[in-house]
Amino acid sequence: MAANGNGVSTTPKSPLARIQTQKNGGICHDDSGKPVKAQTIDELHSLQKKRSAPTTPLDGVQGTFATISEDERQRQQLQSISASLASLTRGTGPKVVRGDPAGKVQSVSHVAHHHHIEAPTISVSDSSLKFTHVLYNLSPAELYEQAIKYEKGSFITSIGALATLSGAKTGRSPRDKRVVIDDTTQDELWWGKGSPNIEMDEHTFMVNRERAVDYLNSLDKVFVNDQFLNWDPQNRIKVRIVSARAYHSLFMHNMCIRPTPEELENFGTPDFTIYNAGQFPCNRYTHYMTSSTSIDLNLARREMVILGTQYAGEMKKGLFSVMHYLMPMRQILSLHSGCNMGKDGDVALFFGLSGTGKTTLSTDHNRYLIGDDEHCWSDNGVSNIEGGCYAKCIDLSREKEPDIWNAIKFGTVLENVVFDEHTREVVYGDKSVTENTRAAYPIEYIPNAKIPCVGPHPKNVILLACDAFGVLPPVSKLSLAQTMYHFISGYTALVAGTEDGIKEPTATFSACFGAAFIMLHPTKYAAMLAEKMLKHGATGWLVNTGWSGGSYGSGNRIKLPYTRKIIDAIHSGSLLNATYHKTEVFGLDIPTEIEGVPSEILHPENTWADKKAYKETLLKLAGLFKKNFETFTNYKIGKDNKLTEEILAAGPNF
Ligand SMILES: Nc1ncnc2c1ncn2[C@@H]1O[C@H](COP(=O)(O)OP(=O)(O)OP(=O)(O)O)[C@@H](O)[C@H]1O
Ligand SMILES: O=C([O-])CC(=O)C(=O)O
Ligand SMILES: [Ca+2]
Ligand SMILES: [Mn+2]
Repeated sequence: MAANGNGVSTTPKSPLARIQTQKNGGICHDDSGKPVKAQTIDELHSLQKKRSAPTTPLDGVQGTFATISEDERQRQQLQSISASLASLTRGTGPKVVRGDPAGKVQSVSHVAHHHHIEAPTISVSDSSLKFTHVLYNLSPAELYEQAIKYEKGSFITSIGALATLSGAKTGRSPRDKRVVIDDTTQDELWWGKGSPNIEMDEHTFMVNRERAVDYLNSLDKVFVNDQFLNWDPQNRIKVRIVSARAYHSLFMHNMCIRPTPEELENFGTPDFTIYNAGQFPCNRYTHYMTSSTSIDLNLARREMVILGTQYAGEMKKGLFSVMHYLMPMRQILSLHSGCNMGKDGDVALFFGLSGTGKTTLSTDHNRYLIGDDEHCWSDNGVSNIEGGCYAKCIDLSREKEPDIWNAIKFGTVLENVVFDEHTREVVYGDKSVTENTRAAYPIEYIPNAKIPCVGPHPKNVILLACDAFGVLPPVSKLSLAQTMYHFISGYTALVAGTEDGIKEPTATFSACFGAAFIMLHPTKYAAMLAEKMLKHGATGWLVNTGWSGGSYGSGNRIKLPYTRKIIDAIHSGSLLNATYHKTEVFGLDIPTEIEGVPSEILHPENTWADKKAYKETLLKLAGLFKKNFETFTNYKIGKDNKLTEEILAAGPNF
C-alpha cells in the first residue's frame, strides 16, 4: 500500500490481487519457525557455535580415534605444550589454558579453565602465577578474527585474503642465522668460508631460548601449531610452532602440512619446535649477537629460536634447513626446487634462487603441481616438504599468472602488499612497503595440485637463472657434468635497486641454488643429485628467465609466455630431439628452434645490437663463474673421480 505525504494509508485505485494466506485461515505470521531456545543473549550466542574438530582436514584419511577420553587427551596436549614452554632454569612449565583470554574463543573450546597443569609449587616469579592461554591449531577464520582484533596492519582485502605487515624486516636475515656447534655438528656440518652456518655455542642458545620462552610466557596468549613436514609418509616430521602473532600461525597453517583431526589426536611429542618471539629483540650484549635479530638452530635439542624479526619466511626456511640435515642422513636429497608432473606422470624439478621462477613456472595450468619450493628426492621418488606455496606477488597479473591470482582469496596471507584504503583492492604494482611482497596459500588453492604431493622420479631437471647480464641463452641442454657444475655454482644475477635509474647487475652464486639453507658441504648434495639423475636417466637444462637483447638497462626480461613455451618443449620431450649447436665460452648446447619462440632470441648474440659489448659481458660473467668455482676445485664429488674431473671441466672455457 502506498502512503501519502502525511503518512496516512490510502487505498490504491486498482488494488493488487489479494494475498493468499494459509488454508486453515489462521493469522498471517511473517515467520512460521519455532522461537529460539535461549533465555539470554549469551545463550543465544552460544547456540551459534557448534563444537568441531579444531583443525582443517586435508583429506578424509581413515583412522581410529584414540581410546582415551576427550578430557584426558586435552590434558595431555596441554601438558605437552606446557613442557614446550618450560623455563629450563626454573624447571617448570607455565600454567597453560586453552582458548582466548578475551573469553569468546574459550567459551567454545573444549577445556575449562581448571585444566591447567603442573602448577608450580613455589612461586618464584609473577609469570608463574599467571596463565598462558594457548590458541591451538586455530582455523583460518579464527586466526583472521585474532589478527584483525589484535594486530595492527591486518586487514581483509576485497578478495578475502588477509593483508598483514611483517614489521621492519621484509625479507630473511641470513647473516643473523646461527647454528649450535657441538661435538657432533662440528664434524657433520659445513662450517667456515661460504657456509651459511654461523656458529654459536650451546650456552648462548639457551640464553636466547630463555629470552624467547620468557617473552612468550609473559603474553596473555600464544599460538601453537602442530603440523607436519614432508608428504612422504615414511619420512614425515612432526613440527610445533609456538608464536605470538595470528599472522605467523596462519602463515604456518598454510605452509606446513595440515593434520587431519585424527592425526592431531595422535600427534604426541613434536620432532622439532620453533619458538618465534620475533617481536622481541635479542640482547646485543649476548655473546655472538651482532644485531638485534637472531635466528638460532639447535639440532641436538631439535629447536629453533627466533628473536628480532617477524618476517614469516624465516620459519619456513628455518625448517627447510633442518630438513637439509635430517634427510641426507637418511640418504634422501633435499632440494630448493619447484616440482610438477604432466598427465603422463613425467616429473620436472625447477631449481633456482629467489625470484628466478620456481613458483611461477611450476604453477602450470596444464600440469599437476607437486610443490613450488622445497622437495625431497628419495628412492621412492619426489615428495613436497610443505603444504602450501609462497609466491612473489609484485606486479602479479591475472593474465600472466591466473592460477596464482585465483589462489589469493579467503585464507591466503598477503604480506606487505599495498591496497586501496576504501575498496581494499590490492595494488600489486606498489612497492611502497617492499618489493618482496608475498602470498602464502595452501597448495590445494591451486586447482591442479597433486594431493598427496608426491610423484615418481624426475625426468627433467631445470636449472633457472635470472641472468640480468643477458648473455646466457634462454635455454640450453646440459650434460650431467654441466648440470652438476651449474648446480654447484647456483648462479643468478639480480639488479640491486630499481629506484635511481640504471644499476649494474650483480652476480650471486649460491651453492645448490640454496646455500642459505644447506647444512652439509655442497658437494654432498651434488653427489646425491648426480647419482639420482644418472640412475633415473634425468636430463638437465639451463633456462635463463632474465634478460635478452642486452643487460639490465638496455635489454628486456625474456617474456614469460616465451619461457613457458620453452618449458613446454622440455616437458613434451620435443626439445630433446631438436638440432643443437654449441656456444663459445660456456660451451652450452642451444636449440635452433622451438615452437612458439622466435628463433633469433635462442642465441643471445643475435639479440644484442652491440656485438662487442656482448662478448665483453659474456667474458665478464664467465670470469665470475670461474672465480666462484675456485673454492670447489679441491673437493671430490661422490665416489666417481672421472665425474669430478668432468665437472671441473664443464665450466666456461676461455
Ligand atoms: N620469463 C620469466 N620467467 C619466470 N618468471 C618471470 C619471467 N618474467 C618475469 N617473471 C617474474 O619473476 C618472478 C619470479 O618469481 P617466483 O616467485 O617464481 O620466484 P621463486 O623462484 O619461486 O623464488 P622464491 O624461492 O623466493 O620463492 C615472478 O614475479 C614472475 O612474474
Ligand atoms: O624464504 C623466503 O623468504 C622466500 C624464498 O622462498 C626464498 O628466498 O627462497
Ligand atoms: Ca617461490
Ligand atoms: Mn624459496
